[in-house]
Amino acid sequence: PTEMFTSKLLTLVIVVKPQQVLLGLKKRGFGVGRWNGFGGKLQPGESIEQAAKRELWEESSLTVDSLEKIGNIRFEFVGETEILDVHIFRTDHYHGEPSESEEMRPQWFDLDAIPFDRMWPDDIYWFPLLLQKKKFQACWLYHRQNSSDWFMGFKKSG
Ligand SMILES: Nc1nc(SCCc2ccccc2)c2[nH]cnc2n1
Repeated sequence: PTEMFTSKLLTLVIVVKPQQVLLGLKKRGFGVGRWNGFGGKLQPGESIEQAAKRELWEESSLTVDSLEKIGNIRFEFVGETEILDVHIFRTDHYHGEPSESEEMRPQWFDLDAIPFDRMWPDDIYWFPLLLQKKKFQACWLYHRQNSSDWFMGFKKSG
């Protein structure tokens, strides 16, 4: 029954240039060792967008004027009672130069060289939609299988 489940809001910001996307190598914590956008949890009293901007700044030292809300992923791990509700934003306008933080090592990737094999495995299903500025929703059920998580689920675009 769903009342057994709690949900945790997370943010994720993907910074895009005409031919490249900015990803960070997660150096510790949740998703360590994977390339990802910048994000994390909300602090009390913060809106989702404020949290997204704060996390982007803390992890990459970039600031943005505006973020475009483009997607939502909900995922859970088999056997765990917390649903992770990731609000995904895209931005094409930012200020500053990306710099390494304790959390993340930022790097620009050409759009035809996105390191999907070193990212969350479901990203390959929705990154193309993000790059085409299409909105999407997805739900994933992850199975912790030692190092290689495997997952099932579905994505809805539009
Ligand atoms: N790209 C991506 N990210 C996440 S969690 C993102 C939220 C987060 C949490 C902590 C630090 C940074 C970012 C995913 N979960 C399932 N597929 C996924 N794909």
